[in-house]
Formats: sequence, structure tokens, C-alpha cells
Amino acid sequence: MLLRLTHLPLWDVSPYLENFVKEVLRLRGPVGFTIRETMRDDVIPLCRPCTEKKGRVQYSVVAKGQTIYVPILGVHCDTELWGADAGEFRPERWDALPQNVNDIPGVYSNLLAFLGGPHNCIGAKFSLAEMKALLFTLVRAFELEMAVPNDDVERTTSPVGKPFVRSEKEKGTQMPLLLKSCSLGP
Ligand code: HEM
Repeated sequence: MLLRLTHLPLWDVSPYLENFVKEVLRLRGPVGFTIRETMRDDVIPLCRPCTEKKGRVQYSVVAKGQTIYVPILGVHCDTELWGADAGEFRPERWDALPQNVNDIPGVYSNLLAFLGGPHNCIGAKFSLAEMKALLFTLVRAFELEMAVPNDDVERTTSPVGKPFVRSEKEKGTQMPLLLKSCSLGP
């Protein structure tokens, strides 16, 4: 998928790169979840009913001091929001998003990758620029390949997911790649 960028002329790279980065943040964003603590008793309206012990409800009652789990990647993979292909890596989806995703209260592009609200990520714009600059430069200059089998790479489940090689767990975070130099495109 990455290599597709090398076949595009410079002036066509930008929209696809934009879509590509959004799709990476949707499916593989480094922050998989976060938590919040409620400051007071409250009732939170739900966008669709869910089943609790007492039956189907349209709202959730929360008590002061309760921990709320915010499933960032869970929201990004929800088929009711993104459609049946929510689990597929498909940058083209960003050219025609389903209406449902407009209600996701993220600070960036229908995603919770950088969260929302007063404590959203202050590094969002910096990291978007960094990702695009790195991808644009590296992918046009090198062919990249995994140096270990795909299924030997896993990511940690702490709030910030980091890759590690299952058979070399003692080495900590790593994702070995093979880089082959290739000529720059037009
Ligand atoms: C792809 C890269 C990044 C992602 C996906 C990301 C995501 C996030 C998320 C989800 C939060 C909210 C965490 C929470 O409150 O539970 C956050 C907060 C924050 N991020 Fe990032 N971040 C990224 C890069 C950066 C960078 C490069 C910087 C600094 C240069 C940065 C600085 C911060 C800071 C200071 C906060 C705390 C803001 C606050 O509590 O008011 N982040 N980030």
C-alpha cells in the first residue's frame, strides 16, 4: 500500500497522502484508548440504545468519581459508523465518508486519534506534518519491507501502542524493516 505513493506524480501525491495518514490514524493510531474520571453525577445521552442489566436504555447514568473508558480505536472500527468494511485499510474511504462519522467529537477529521475537548493533543499539527514529511521522503526514496514475518509483530496494549517482535520481546520496542534504495519519482 505504501509503495503506491511512488507511482504517483508529485502533484497527485498530496490528496492520497492525506487519506493515507488519516487511515493509519483510524486503524493504527498510537493511542488506542484513554480514561476519564467523572467530576459529578450525570446522565449521558447515547446516540443509539444499548442493553444494560435493567434492559434497553437510551442514556447512561454515571456517578461522581467513576472511571470512563474511551475506546478510541473501538470507535474507529465501529461498523455502525464506518460501514461493513470498517476493519479494512482503505485510504479511498476518505473521499466519501459515511454521514454517521460526522458526530465523532474529535478535534481532527472525524477521528478520536488526537481526542477532543479542552485536553486534546497539542502536538496534533506537528505530528501530522512530521508523518507526511517522513512518508513523502522515505517512501519515494526506498522500498520498505518487513524484516520479520508480519505475524511476529505485535503492539503493546498500554494507552500508547508500540510495536515489538514477539520472538524478541527482551529487546523491547522495535519494528525491523528492510530498506532498498529506489530512484525518486517525477
Ligand atoms: C501521532 C502522534 C500523536 C497522537 C496520536 C497523539 C494523541 C494524543 C491523545 C489521544 C491525547 C489525549 C490523551 C488524554 O487526555 O487521555 C494527547 C494529549 C497530548 N499530546 Fe499528543 N499525540 C501525538 C503526538 C504528540 C506530540 C508530537 C506532542 C508534543 C510535541 C504531543 C503532546 C501532547 C500533550 C502535551 C498532550 C496533553 C494535552 C492536555 O492534557 O491538555 N502529542 N495526544
